[in-house]
Amino acid sequence: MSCDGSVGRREESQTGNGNGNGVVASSRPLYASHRLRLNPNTDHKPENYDDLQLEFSPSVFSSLERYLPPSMLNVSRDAKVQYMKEILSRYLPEGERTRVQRHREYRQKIISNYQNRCGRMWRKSLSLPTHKKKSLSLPRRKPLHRELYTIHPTTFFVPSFIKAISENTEESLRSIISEPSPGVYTFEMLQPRFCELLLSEVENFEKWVREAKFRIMRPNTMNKFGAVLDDFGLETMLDKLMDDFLRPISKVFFAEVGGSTLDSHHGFVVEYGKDRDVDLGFHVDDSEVTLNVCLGKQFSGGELFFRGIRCDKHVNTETQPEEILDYSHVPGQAVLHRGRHRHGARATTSGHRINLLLWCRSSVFRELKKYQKDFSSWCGECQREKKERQRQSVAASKLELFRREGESMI
Ligand SMILES: O=C(O)CCC(=O)C(=O)O
Ligand SMILES: [Fe+2]
Repeated sequence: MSCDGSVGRREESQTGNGNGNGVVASSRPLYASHRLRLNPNTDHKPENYDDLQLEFSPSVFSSLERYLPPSMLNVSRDAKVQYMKEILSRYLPEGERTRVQRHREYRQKIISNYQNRCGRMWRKSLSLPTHKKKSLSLPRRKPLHRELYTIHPTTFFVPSFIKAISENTEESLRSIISEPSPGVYTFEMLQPRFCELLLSEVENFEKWVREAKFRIMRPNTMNKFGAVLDDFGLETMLDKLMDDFLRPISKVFFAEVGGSTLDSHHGFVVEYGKDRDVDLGFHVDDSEVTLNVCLGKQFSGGELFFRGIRCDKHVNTETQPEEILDYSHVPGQAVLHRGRHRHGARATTSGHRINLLLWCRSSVFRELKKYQKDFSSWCGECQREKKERQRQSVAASKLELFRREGESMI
């Protein structure tokens, strides 16, 4: 795969077109003047909203209720919901709300038929009403390995990884991590048994997809194969993986792109081989930090190539020789890099390669980024431009100095 062309942006697949088609445009907010209290009323006991089908999680409404102005605390639950909905709608455009709602329904369909014991908890986090009946028209299948749905460090991770994370010092982390090229970190992470279990769970899920003739959403706009792990019950486990195991590392190595404030993720597997996707074009991820771990099985080819870190403005600029890295995947070995580190995967020429990807995001970083123009703390090209400006200014000062010295000699 050549990487001379322009860099793609690898984005999460989305349900619907997100433009609100088919939805009647809402009238002007009735409550445009609605206000909340600055501090919550901690003595107030909020209502329970679990039985309502809402665009935000019921727990958001319960928490927000404490911020309602005193006059709203004793009105009916419906009136409170309406008031809070109006406030929340200012933060999520119509199209985006429709998309979120569709995705919620999509997951609900999967959960109802590919059941797991996290079902109830999951349903709650999706804010789905408990009375929603399971669909009877699709064949059912149970998860094979329930032990995958909650983190068990000793079953999941190799001892060196657990030790480094529990010591949680820069020194302990550095002792297990290699940096083959600036910004690309590799380390031994997953137990072979865990890789086997996850592969067989994915296979089991895909079998259900085929039996049910269910049209699943692929992980990305650039994949025809692979599956989103968050969609079939692994979201809570992957959240914990990010919180307890990846954030401590990212805090040290990716601080300037929000490494210490990672707060959401997109978790999926990609599959390559003759009858799967073959390679993956040059792109950047929709993440601040990406974890990429090969799960197996037997394959040749499929190397990951890296070509330097870039901000939006510089994403298509030239690669410098020192930014070139080709990395060969090894099952169980993790690669951790910034989402903005340009990369792609070469053709898997034989066998079957499956990788686990976790795109970790920081809402704080994304918010702050809106107000910045200079990304020289992490963008290779911003850095080069900054150095060039400094070089030119030193050269100009020197020239001025020589000129003055020359004048004083005359
Ligand atoms: O196939 C690989 O290892 C690369 C996958 C990747 O970069 C991605 O899914 O964003
Ligand atoms: Fe990627």
